[in-house]
Amino acid sequence: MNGPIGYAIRTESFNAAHRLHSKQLSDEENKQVYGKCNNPNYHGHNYKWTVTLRGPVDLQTGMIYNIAELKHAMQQIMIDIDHKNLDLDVEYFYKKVSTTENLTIYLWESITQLVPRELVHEVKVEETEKNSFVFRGEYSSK
Ligand SMILES: Nc1nc2c(c(=O)[nH]1)N=C([C@H](O)[C@H](O)COP(=O)(O)OP(=O)(O)OP(=O)(O)O)CN2
Ligand SMILES: [Zn+2]
Repeated sequence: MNGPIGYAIRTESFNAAHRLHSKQLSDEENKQVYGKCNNPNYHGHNYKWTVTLRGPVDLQTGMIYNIAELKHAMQQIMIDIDHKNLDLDVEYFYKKVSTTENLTIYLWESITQLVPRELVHEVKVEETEKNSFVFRGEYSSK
């Protein structure tokens, strides 16, 4: 039977330090590419992240997914990153540059392990008031 498809959206906040620095580039190239964000002594952000679930609104419960469970999942993920240095404390970033693009993918990979994958529509991270990044689980074939 056809039924309504809805979106459930939850936002959480955390803060973390990082430095944009690629091990595949020389120090000079890193300075050129990342500018002030390559500062060896790191810098910090108050990040906001939003998970959007998309799915059928269950006829019995009236919910797509209990947002309290989404909240718990997001809080569990934040234990590893809140008040942390992403580059030093989070193993995922030992090999990946801690751009917000990569952070968004990290959060996507984390949330899809805790919430049914088929419901996760989008992860958005706001690094500053002006800069935000979105990942929807899409991969190019190249
Ligand atoms: N594609 C990306 N570009 C940049 C990223 C990133 O994650 N992905 N990150 C940075 C820096 O880490 C930093 O977060 C940017 O800070 P800043 O330029 O200060 O941020 P704003 O534009 O919001 O601040 P202004 O007020 O305009 O100075 C850089 N690039
Ligand atoms: Zn930054």
